Amino acid sequence: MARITLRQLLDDAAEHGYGVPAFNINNMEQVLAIMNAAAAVDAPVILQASRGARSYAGDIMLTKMVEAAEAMYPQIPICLHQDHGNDETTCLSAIQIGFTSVMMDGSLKADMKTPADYDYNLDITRRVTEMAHRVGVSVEGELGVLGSLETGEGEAEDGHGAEGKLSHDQLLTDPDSAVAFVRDTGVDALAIAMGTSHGAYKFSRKPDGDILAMHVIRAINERMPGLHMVMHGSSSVPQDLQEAFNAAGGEMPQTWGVPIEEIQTGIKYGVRKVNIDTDCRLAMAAQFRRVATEKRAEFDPRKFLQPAMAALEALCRERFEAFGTAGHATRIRPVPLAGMAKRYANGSLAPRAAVAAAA
Ligand SMILES: O=C(CO)COP(=O)(O)O
Ligand SMILES: O=C[C@H](O)COP(=O)(O)O
Ligand SMILES: [Zn+2]
Ligand SMILES: [Zn+2]
Repeated sequence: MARITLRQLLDDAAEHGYGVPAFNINNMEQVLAIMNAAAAVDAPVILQASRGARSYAGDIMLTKMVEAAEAMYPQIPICLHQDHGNDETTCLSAIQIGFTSVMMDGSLKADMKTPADYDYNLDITRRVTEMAHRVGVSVEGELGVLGSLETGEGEAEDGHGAEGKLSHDQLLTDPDSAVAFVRDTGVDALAIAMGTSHGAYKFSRKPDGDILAMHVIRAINERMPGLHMVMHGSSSVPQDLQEAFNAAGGEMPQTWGVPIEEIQTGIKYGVRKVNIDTDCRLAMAAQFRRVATEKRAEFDPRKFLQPAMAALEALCRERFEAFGTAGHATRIRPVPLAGMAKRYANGSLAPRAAVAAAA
C-alpha cells in the first residue's frame, strides 16, 4: 500500500535534511522489529535484502513478509531495496518481484570478490539504470571499493568483499570520477568508499580522519550538492553491545565501528542512506547468548526471539532518532512506479540537475 522508491524517499530526505538508515532483513522478527520502531517514531523505512537474504528466506517468503508489513503499518512508506546486486540478473529479478530500488554494485565483478575497473562499472551500472528507470525503479551505484585504510583489505566474512590488498586509490572514491560516474550512469544514489567495511571489525581504534575519510563526503558534496550519497559498512558496533555479547560468553575482540556523530556529519554533507546490518545482528545475538546462558533449560525459540526483537527495535529507534528520520513518515505520499517512470522519461529526474548545481 505504501511502497516507495528510494529516489522519492531520498529526495524527501534531502529536502528536509535527514538521513535514512537502511536495515537488512532476512526474517520475520527483523521485519517486525524494524517496523515497530518506525511506527513508534513515524519514520519512513528502507528494508534491504542481500542476495544471501533472498536465498535464506526465498524470494516468495521475503516479499510476502514485506507485503505483510505494508498491510500492518499502512502509514509507513517502505522502500524495498536490493543490497549489493552483483549483476543484471540479480537486479532485474528483484524488480520483477516488487523491489522499488536496486543497488548495482559494479565496483566488484559479479563474483563480488574481484575489484572491477571503471569502465566495467560504468557500463553495467548504466545498463541496469536504463532498464530500472523504464519501470520507475531507483538505482544505487557504487564507486570505489569498500575496505580498510588501516590494512588495505576488503572484508570477506559474508562472501562479499574484495580479495587481496587494495591501494588507497581503490579504497577512496575519487570526487571528480564520482561526478562523471553519476552523470554518465544516471544513478539516483551513489555508494562511496571512505574506509568503512562490512562486519564488526572495521577499525582497530576509535576512527580519526586517517582511517575514516570524511573528507571524501565533503569533496563530493561540494561538486554535487544534490547527489544522494550512501554510506555502507556504517554500523557503529557500540561498546555496550560488544560488552553484552561478551558478558554472555561471546568472544568478540575489542573493535570500533563508525561513530554516530560522524554519520550525523555525513548527513549534513549529503549522505542520505546509511547501511546498517552488523549492529542489528549483534543486538539480536547478544540476547540469544544471554537467554542461552541465563536460562539453560529454555528451549522455546520465542523466548530467545522476543528479547532479541526488543533489542533490535530499540536500536532501530535510536538510529531513526539520531539520523532525523523520525517524524517524516505520514507526511510522505508515495508516488507509484508508473509515475516515477514518467518522470525519468521526461528528464525531470536526471542527475544533470545535481551536477549542474555544482557549477
Ligand atoms: O553496508 C552494509 C550492508 O550493505 C552493512 O554494513 P555493516 O556491516 O556495517 O552493518
Ligand atoms: O552487504 C552486507 C550485508 O551485511 C549483508 O550480509 P549477508 O550477505 O550476509 O546477508
Ligand atoms: Zn561494493
Ligand atoms: Zn554494503
